[in-house]
Amino acid sequence: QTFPYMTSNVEEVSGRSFDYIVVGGGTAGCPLAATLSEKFSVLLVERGGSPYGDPFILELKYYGYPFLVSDEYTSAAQSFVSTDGVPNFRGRVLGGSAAINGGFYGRASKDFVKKVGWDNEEVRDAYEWVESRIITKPDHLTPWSNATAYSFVEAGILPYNGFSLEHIRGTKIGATSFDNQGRRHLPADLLPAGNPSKITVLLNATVDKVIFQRTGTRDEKIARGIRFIKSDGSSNQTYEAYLNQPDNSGSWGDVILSAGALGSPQILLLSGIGPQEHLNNFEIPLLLNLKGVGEGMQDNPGIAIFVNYNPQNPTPEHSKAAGIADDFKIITEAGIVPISLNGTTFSYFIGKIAFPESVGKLELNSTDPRANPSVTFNYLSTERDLAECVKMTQLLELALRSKSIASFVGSNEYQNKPMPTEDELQELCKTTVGTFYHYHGGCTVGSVVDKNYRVYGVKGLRVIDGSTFLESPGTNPMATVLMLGRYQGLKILQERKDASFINPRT
Ligand SMILES: Cc1cc2nc3c(=O)[nH]c(=O)nc-3n(C[C@H](O)[C@H](O)[C@H](O)COP(=O)(O)OP(=O)(O)OC[C@H]3O[C@@H](n4cnc5c(N)ncnc54)[C@H](O)[C@@H]3O)c2cc1C
Repeated sequence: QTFPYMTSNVEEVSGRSFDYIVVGGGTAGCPLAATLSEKFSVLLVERGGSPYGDPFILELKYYGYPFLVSDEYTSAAQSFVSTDGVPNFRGRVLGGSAAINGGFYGRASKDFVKKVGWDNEEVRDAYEWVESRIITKPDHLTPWSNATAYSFVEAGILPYNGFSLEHIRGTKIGATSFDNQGRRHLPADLLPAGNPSKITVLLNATVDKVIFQRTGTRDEKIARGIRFIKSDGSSNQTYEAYLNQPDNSGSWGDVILSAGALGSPQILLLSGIGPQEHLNNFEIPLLLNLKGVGEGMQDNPGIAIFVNYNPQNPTPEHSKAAGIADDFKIITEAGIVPISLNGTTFSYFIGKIAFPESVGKLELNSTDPRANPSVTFNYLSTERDLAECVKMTQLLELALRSKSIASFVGSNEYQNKPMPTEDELQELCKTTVGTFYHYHGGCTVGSVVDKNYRVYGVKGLRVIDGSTFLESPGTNPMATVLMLGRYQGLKILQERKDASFINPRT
């Protein structure tokens, strides 16, 4: 399979035009660019570098290592701390957050698909397109995955469903982006599935704004291209790339933001699209007063419970088992991660509240597109979220006291410990709440983009990624973000085809 042309030389792309420009070579951006390339030329701009050749990204045995070497400006895992004080990460590499994540893959429920208004069969086809290329069914369970799966069953998360791609009640084994040889498959591995000769991948370039043309008596604002800088911050020089003139149907392509839940709202704000007052504070000229930009930011609160240091098999392990409990409102998983580069690891349980009420917002910290924006999630700020957290922590504490974990740890240490009281669990929730890394929102459907993912009030600009979600789909969102890139890519191709049928200008 041929891979598209990749370059980090901004001069090579500067001044050129493409049918579509996708900003962000991440989980949604890669399948989207691949799909659009079936018919059109595509520029895919990624602020990070190439993942290929990097063992920390590609090899399961180094799972978790990118977090040990993270910083704000250069590493593949970019660290950020929300104003709540919770440390977090986002991907900054071709492949996006799916290049550094836990690899757990599970589809969204039929209810989710219905609620969002997508077509069931097309969704299934798009999932399958992704799965047949980069997703694996685990062919064995390690002692740790076995122990955790059965500990969830012992905690009452029933039935035991074995392997499943679906989001179903009970305990299941999920699919994964790591293959059975321990190699991670990336969203970027999907790029050859389109027409690679029509894709140009520009790496190490950070987009700082969308370029607009204002036309006509109605002052239409139409996206015509992007402006970008070198990601290494070595100069202030800016470069531009543009959308091609209309095809023979008279329709233009789009600039599509797939820069993730932090990146996409940040680029809109830097482009002058967002709440007017906030933009005034940074002296950003207003293009459109769109209040929803940066609103609806959510992170699923995560509580982690330590199991043991240097477990039996101390190599890092992503979660293979998931418990889907309390009428889908609680998800439990488990893993083994390194705590230092010398190979010390620890095992843990982690739970997520699937539908938190608490909601926050994203604002700019500065006009530097390389800097993290300011994000607030307001974890556990409602009584219901706190009550859910207590229930979830109770489940994790039960799993910790299971026979399966006793035999994995080799002692009854936890089984002999009394269960914490509700007050103690509440305190634990308040003092240790962290992230499950499934943050989303900032450009949600209905407030920033319409159901075709077009940004309200302007033309030629869409957002397609996790920033558009009102809730985190399935057990874990990666599957649905990948699917969304394919699904919406096909929709755009179809729209273009319909337009040329209605208005042929040959
Ligand atoms: C540590 C961690 C573990 C996780 N574990 C799992 C898991 O096991 N299973 C699961 O389903 N989900 C998991 N997730 C969540 C999942 O990975 C994300 O929800 C999903 O990858 C988000 O996809 P996205 O396309 O919205 O954004 P991303 O994949 O983050 O893509 C955004 C891309 O845009 C680029 N970008 C941003 N700004 C700019 C700019 N200005 N110019 C150019 N490029 C830009 C970024 O570098 C990035 O490559 C995890 C997430 C993290 C962080």
